[in-house]
Amino acid sequence: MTETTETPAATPTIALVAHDAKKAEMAAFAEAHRNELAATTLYATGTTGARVMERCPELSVTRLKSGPLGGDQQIGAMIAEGRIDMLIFFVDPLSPHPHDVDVKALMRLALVYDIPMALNPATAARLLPVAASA
Ligand SMILES: O=C(CO)COP(=O)(O)O
Repeated sequence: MTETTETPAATPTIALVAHDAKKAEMAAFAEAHRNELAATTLYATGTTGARVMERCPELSVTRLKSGPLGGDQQIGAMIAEGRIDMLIFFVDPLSPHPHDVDVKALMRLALVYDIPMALNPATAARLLPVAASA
């Protein structure tokens, strides 16, 4: 088995993901924390990234595939490769998701690799300042 570990990026790398019912909260969170986020390297699942950049055009976000089409797995793979320092994933606990197995796999890898993982805005607001200044 080959294990890949990248040299840490100069700035912290954060992955943004939000279920559909939480995308407005993610866009609002990005706007409220735009200065901290601007000091990081940002990746996001496809639609989440589009919504964040719509609200905050000054933020540069690398968009991966949409979550149901593999975006969650792409972020999980990046976590396994040591390329993500923090996961902000605004989860909708009230709706079923067809790609729930991918969602679980993503969270599982965040746990396996012990990276900070914020699943709601209250946690993200507390963790982001720490992650952004690391
Ligand atoms: O489905 C998602 C998380 O599981 C998010 O994907 P999108 O940002 O592409 O909607």
